[in-house]
Amino acid sequence: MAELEELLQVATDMLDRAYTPYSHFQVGAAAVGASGKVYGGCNIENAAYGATNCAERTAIFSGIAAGEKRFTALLVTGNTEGPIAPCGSCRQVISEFFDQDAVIYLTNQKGSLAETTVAGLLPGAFLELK
Ligand SMILES: O=c1ccn([C@H]2C[C@H](O)[C@@H](CO)O2)c(=O)[nH]1
Ligand SMILES: [Zn+2]
Repeated sequence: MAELEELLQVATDMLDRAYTPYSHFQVGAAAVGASGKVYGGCNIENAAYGATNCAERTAIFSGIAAGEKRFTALLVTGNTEGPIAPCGSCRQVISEFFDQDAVIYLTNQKGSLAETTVAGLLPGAFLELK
């Protein structure tokens, strides 16, 4: 539970850092590295929309750049009605760096919480190295 509250705080703090001049839809994420360190991420948009980086991938890539190899948990939040749902690209990237049974918390800013796993997000993921 302590982990959940800390991750929600980190991800919520990230909402203000989101760069969203196109969608005005802010997303925050917090990924726990195998070292135990927590990495925050926000979505970062681009005039070429396809170059946008989602909050989940920003958090994971920040951890990788800091030296993490694997992650144990991820929380995502946004101003959605219900728990936010990661896009397909993020589901694939999450599958690459988390164990299949790692916990994923999908939340919003109104207290919604859905708990799932990596396998729950993307059953049958393509993983060339596994
Ligand atoms: O789980 C999600 C869903 C969407 N977005 C971003 C991408 C884009 O900047 C904006 C609208 O899709 O929200 C995320 O960062 N994570
Ligand atoms: Zn995404």
